[in-house]
Amino acid sequence: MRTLQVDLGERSYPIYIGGGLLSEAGEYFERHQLAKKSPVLIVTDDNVGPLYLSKVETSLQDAGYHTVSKVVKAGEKSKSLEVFEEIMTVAIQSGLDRHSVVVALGGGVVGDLAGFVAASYMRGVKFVQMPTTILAHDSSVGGKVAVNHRLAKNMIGAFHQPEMVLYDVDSLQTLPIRDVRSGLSEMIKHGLIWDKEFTDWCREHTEKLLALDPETLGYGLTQGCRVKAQVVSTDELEHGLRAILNLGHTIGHALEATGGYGQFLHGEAISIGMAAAARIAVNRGRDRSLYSDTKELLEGFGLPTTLPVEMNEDDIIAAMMHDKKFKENQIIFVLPVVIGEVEIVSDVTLTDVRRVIRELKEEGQHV
Ligand SMILES: NC(=O)c1ccc[n+]([C@@H]2O[C@H](COP(=O)([O-])OP(=O)(O)OC[C@H]3O[C@@H](n4cnc5c(N)ncnc54)[C@H](O)[C@@H]3O)[C@@H](O)[C@H]2O)c1
Ligand SMILES: O=C(O)C(=O)C[C@@H](O)[C@H](O)[C@H](O)COP(=O)(O)O
Ligand SMILES: [Zn+2]
Repeated sequence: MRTLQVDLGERSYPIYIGGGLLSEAGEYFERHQLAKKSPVLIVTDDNVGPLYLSKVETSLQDAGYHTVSKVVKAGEKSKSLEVFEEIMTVAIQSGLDRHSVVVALGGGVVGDLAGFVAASYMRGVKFVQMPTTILAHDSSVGGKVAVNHRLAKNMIGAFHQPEMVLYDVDSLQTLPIRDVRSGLSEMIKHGLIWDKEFTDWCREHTEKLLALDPETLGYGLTQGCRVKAQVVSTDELEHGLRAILNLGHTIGHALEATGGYGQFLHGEAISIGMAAAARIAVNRGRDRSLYSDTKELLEGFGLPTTLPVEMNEDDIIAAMMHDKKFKENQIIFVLPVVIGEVEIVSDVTLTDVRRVIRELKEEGQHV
């Protein structure tokens, strides 16, 4: 078992990473002195629920906790105000009080959704993250919680840090391969923004990571969480440095919204966005290898790096202009400088973006 710490003064919390942790949920709740008299609400989805909900319920109940659960439909479309309201209804009807804990058992969708419930219910109750996807090594750390609006991703949300992250890596063995690849996209991002050595390690361990080799995966997730924890501990509310975690997200989020939150998985959209960012950097004068190396790395993991030709350029631009990263008529972009280092710029023009959209569509036709 590995433990990392997110250092945020009185809001600091540990990330526990290891096997079998879901069955020990009750002990971890006791260790963190979470209240026993108030109901615990476990939010999960209809893929994760049948696999892992009873494990968590049994462990918490054995430790003397009273649990209620809400199972939402799996997928990004559940990150909506409608589903948020449904969970609120369960919380109120089940008598959750100010000492209650909301548990997110699942991937980033459940984490962001349940986290936003925890941030808002009675103006904020305690929250525990139990991530079950590779991608959630990113989403479960850092306290960004949100639901989507039809027009833009993560538009309605808050910063609400969990009490702890209980990451049972055994649960990852049941992930579908498309979600494995999607999650590894954010792991690669953590290398690309912060650590060339880790990026090289990811490239060298491509096969083992895709095969979910427990040792390799455990190390990769720990390194990814370490980068995330360091960045968040330096800049919790994204006044500066934290924006580097948005590499690939300026275009990526626009692709998710344009695709109706169903065409691309988050990690797939971010993969295309990271390839686009590298291409823009090269178009602005950086070494050509920055783009070719990034593209090769992502494609090695079976991730997309080109755009479907039928995607409408104007729709992508319109979605980008609704994003949080568009302000005062400027688009905020995270661009690579070299592998392992990025810069935050605000002088990428719409012409630059239109050019890269056309280039990535063109590349797609050559595959
Ligand atoms: N808050 C943040 O800092 C942050 C960071 C990155 C991503 N995100 C958000 O995370 C979301 C994507 O997260 P995700 O990729 O985990 O998506 P997800 O939660 O939809 O999970 C992916 C799929 O895997 C299934 N699943 C989950 N765990 C499983 C398991 N152990 N076995 C079998 N199936 C399992 C789910 O039911 C779902 O179908 C996006 O909404 C994104 O915006 C948030
Ligand atoms: O934690 C962060 O900060 C991130 O940017 C991590 C991203 O991977 C994640 O997708 C996040 O939800 C994006 O946040 P947003 O503020 O751009 O919506
Ligand atoms: Zn992301």
